[in-house]
Amino acid sequence: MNGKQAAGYLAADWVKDGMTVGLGTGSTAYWAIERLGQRVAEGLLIQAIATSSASEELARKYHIPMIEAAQVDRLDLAIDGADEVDHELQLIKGGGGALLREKLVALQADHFIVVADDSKKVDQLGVFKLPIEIVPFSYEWTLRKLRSLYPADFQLRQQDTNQLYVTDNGNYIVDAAFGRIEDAALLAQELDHVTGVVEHGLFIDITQTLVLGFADGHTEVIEKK
Ligand SMILES: O=C[C@H](O)[C@H](O)[C@H](O)COP(=O)(O)O
Repeated sequence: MNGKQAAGYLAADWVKDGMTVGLGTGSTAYWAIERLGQRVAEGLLIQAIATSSASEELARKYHIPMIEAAQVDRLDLAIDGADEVDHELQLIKGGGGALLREKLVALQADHFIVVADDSKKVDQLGVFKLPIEIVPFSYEWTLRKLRSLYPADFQLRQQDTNQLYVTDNGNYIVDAAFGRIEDAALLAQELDHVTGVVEHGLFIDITQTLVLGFADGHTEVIEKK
């Protein structure tokens, strides 16, 4: 068992009968979904909402009962991966392009658990390029605005050499190389106010629990102070 699997499997233990669960996206959330699928096969009664079409497909493969967002007001729990996590459990997410639905789901959950292997733990956020989801209309203006605001390198994410990457919501992603982000909360607030930006991958004060997995299969659980 590697670190991602160990973290994903352990986080699935938080899920109890009757819960509505948010299912994250990526190679670590994958393991949580697989483990939940096993538990559903053993009789666990839950319903779930997925943060991407990929996770929805995976959950359906495991016969996890899926519902639409409109069917519930709150989620009991959401489990998702991260691209970086710092000591205060602030995150960069969106490497897989699912940040908008992931943030919507995380904010609606009573308990948000992040699963990651130990390579994701950092002293300061920003080495991983920050994904920023922008609307396709006038995207060049939004890109120019971002470049005028910050001395970082902003690159439109490509699907392949001829095609821009398009999210599940029909938007584009800009990956921003900030290097080290001195004040992630401030940057998040600023980006919230850039017209054309739909959402960004800074998850500030959302995480309650971090489940870290290590290469030898052991795990560490860190609760938000
Ligand atoms: O958009 C993708 C998500 O934010 C993922 O949770 C994140 O990229 C981490 O993915 P992984 O567990 O594959 O490293």
